[in-house]
Formats: sequence, structure tokens, C-alpha cells
Amino acid sequence: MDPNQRIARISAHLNPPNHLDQMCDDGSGLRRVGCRAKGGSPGFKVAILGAAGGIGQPLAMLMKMNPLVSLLHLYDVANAPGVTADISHMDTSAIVRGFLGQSQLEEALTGMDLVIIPAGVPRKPGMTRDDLFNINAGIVRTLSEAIAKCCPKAVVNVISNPVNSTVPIAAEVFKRAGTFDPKKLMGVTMLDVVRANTFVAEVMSLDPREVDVPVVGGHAGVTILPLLSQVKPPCSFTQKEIEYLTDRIQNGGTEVVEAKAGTGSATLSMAYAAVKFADACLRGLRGDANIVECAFVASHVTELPFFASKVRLGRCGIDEVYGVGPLNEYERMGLEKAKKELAGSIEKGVSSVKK
Ligand SMILES: NC(=O)C1=CN([C@@H]2O[C@H](COP(=O)(O)OP(=O)(O)OC[C@H]3O[C@@H](n4cnc5c(N)ncnc54)[C@H](O)[C@@H]3O)[C@@H](O)[C@H]2O)C=CC1
Ligand SMILES: O=C([O-])CC(=O)C(=O)O
Repeated sequence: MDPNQRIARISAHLNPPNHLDQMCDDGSGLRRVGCRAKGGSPGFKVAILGAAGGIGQPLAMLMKMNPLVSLLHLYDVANAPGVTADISHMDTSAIVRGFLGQSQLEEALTGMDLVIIPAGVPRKPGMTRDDLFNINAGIVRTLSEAIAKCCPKAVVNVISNPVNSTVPIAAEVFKRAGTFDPKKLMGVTMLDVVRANTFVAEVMSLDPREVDVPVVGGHAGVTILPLLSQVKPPCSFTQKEIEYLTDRIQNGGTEVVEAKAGTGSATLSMAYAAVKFADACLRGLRGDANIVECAFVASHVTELPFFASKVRLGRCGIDEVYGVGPLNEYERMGLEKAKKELAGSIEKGVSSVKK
């Protein structure tokens, strides 16, 4: 067969024309020639929903750099073609495809192993995460309905706020569709852990990469509960340090929202945290042992149906949900406050789908 014909045939096979593949097309039939070498590469298929946003763009870039990813689908209701064109020029192995608007959502999701959802509006100064509920609940609901239909076995990482409600919304949608698997649905609370590690390292003059702070509860205000008594390496804090650190970790998001002065919330540190968590999920799916991270998941750790705690990630998603371990009096009081607020946020999410 003529080499040009061969290239055109392979390109057509790898890139059906209705995708927004952003390989260069000079009209000569030589477009997407790079895909030939990558077509058979092993790895996971990952979709990012909300890929053109403040989190979505750096998240897409970092996932394109992840060697565990073979196919990266970038979906958004705006600007997906531009972001896809840009990222597809990176000389890493993952193939990138873009999908724009609701009519391409199902195609974006079909066959995915992992779906990451940073779609939705961010906070402005003076707002709580719950103030985002009215808009983001509907977005997460619609996206979850499509996931239930097109990739019901995918692991789902929910970033969209308020996480304490959007994860219960996704669960309720999956239950209604008959596809709910508690092992596969995770609210991303990794940024709380990333912040906690950073702030503890600052106070104790440690390398943040060597610090591990479990953060349990949920992802808003007092529901973010750092367990400073369980920090690794073991640290002895004064009460003043405990109060400073707890307050700073609980309000880390607000610190960024105020500094950004109306232009959004954490995007770069969130993309970093989301990739750290997604990579842990992919390593778990690959079968790596002892992958343990904190996440907001369906849980029996407390009387609440959802709770953030350490989970062990494996071939099926979550292999084990760990309890909170021994707490001191300060943490026990924090847990009671967290549970009170969490109960309302969870119920709000569930009942919004039941209505
Ligand atoms: N879990 C966490 O730790 C964190 C969560 N967040 C949350 O992440 C969300 C996104 O934040 P940013 O990226 O800064 O916002 P952004 O406004 O910069 O980007 C959101 C993107 O979602 C897209 N979008 C809107 N509706 C959509 C739909 N129906 N389907 C697909 N895409 C849709 C928009 O077009 C936009 O590109 C917010 O809800 C924010 O509160 C932010 C930081 C940390
Ligand atoms: O604070 C916000 O609105 C965004 C967020 O969840 C965070 O940065 O932790």
C-alpha cells in the first residue's frame, strides 16, 4: 500500500472525524502521523470534564505528562478545541482528543477508565462553597448521568464544589441508574492534605515531601479536620501551633479566593493535587500495592453515609476505607462539629436528586 494511503488509513482509524483531534492537518493527508507510533501503547483512558477551566487546563497538561495515561479525553462546554490543540503538541505518549458541548459528552466518556470532574463555577470572596450548590449541583448531576450511561465502571474523581454535596449527588444518580459502586466514587480532598503537609512543614522546618498529615471529614470549613496527632514523622505541637495550623488548613481555600480577589479560587495547587490523586488511582488500578490516600467516599467510619478518611486504592478502585484512628480531645470536638455540618450537606445533595 502507498505510504500516504497507509498513514491516512491509520489516522482515520485512530481519529474518527467527529473528534476535535488537534493534530496538524495541512491537507496533504499527513495529519496525525504521530498517532501511528502511539496507537497500541498500553495505559489508561482518562477523561477530564471541565478541561478548559482554571483547574482543567493545568490538570490536562499534567495528565498528558503521566506515562500511565494512553488516551486523554478533554471535554468542556467552551474552549475545548483550543486547549486540546495546545496540549496535543506536548511530546509525551498520551493521545489527546477534544470534545465540545453536550452533544459530544457521551463520546467523550465511552470506554474511559477514570473520569475527573473539575466542571463548575468557583467561589468569589465572601462566598461559601455551599453558595455554589445551585449551579454546580445541576452540572455534576448531568455529567454523572452520562457517566452512568457511557462508562459505568469508571473510577470517578469529583473536584467540583461543594464536594460534600456533589459526591452524594453523583452517588444518588448512579444508584438511580443501577450503576452505583461505592469503590469507584471519590471526592477529591487531596488539596487539604497537600496544604496540611506544606503548612506543617513550614512550622516544623521540615521538607514537605516527607510530611504526611491525614485530613478527614469533608471539604469545607470545619468539616476539614486535620489529624495533627497522627502526623508523620511524629511531631509535637504546642496548643497555639495546633490552633494556627487547624485554622489555616480549614481556610486554605478562602486564603486563595481572597488573594485572587474575584478572579477565582485555587487552580494550580488544585491541579497538582488532582494529578497526585489521579495518579494514585491509576497506580491502584494497575495493581500497585499499598496506595493509601485521603478521599471523601461512601463510608461506615461514622454514622454518616459519606466521610473523608484514608482509603487504600486497588484494581477495583477503593479496596479498603480506614477509620480515623485514635483522636485527642481537640480532634474529637472537631469531629463532632464536622459531622454536624456534613450531615446537612450530604442530605442537601441527596434530596436534590430525589426531588
Ligand atoms: N475539590 C477541591 O479541593 C477544589 C474544588 N474546586 C472547585 O472546582 C470547580 C472548578 O473550578 P475552576 O476550574 O477554578 O473553575 P473555572 O470556572 O475556571 O472552570 C470551570 C470549567 O467548567 C466548565 N463547565 C461549566 N459547565 C460545564 C458542564 N456542564 N460540563 C462541562 N464543563 C463545564 C467551564 O466551561 C469551565 O471551563 C469549582 O467548583 C471549584 O469550587 C476548586 C479548588 C479546589
Ligand atoms: O475554596 C474554594 O472555593 C476552592 C476549594 O475548594 C479549595 O481551594 O480548597
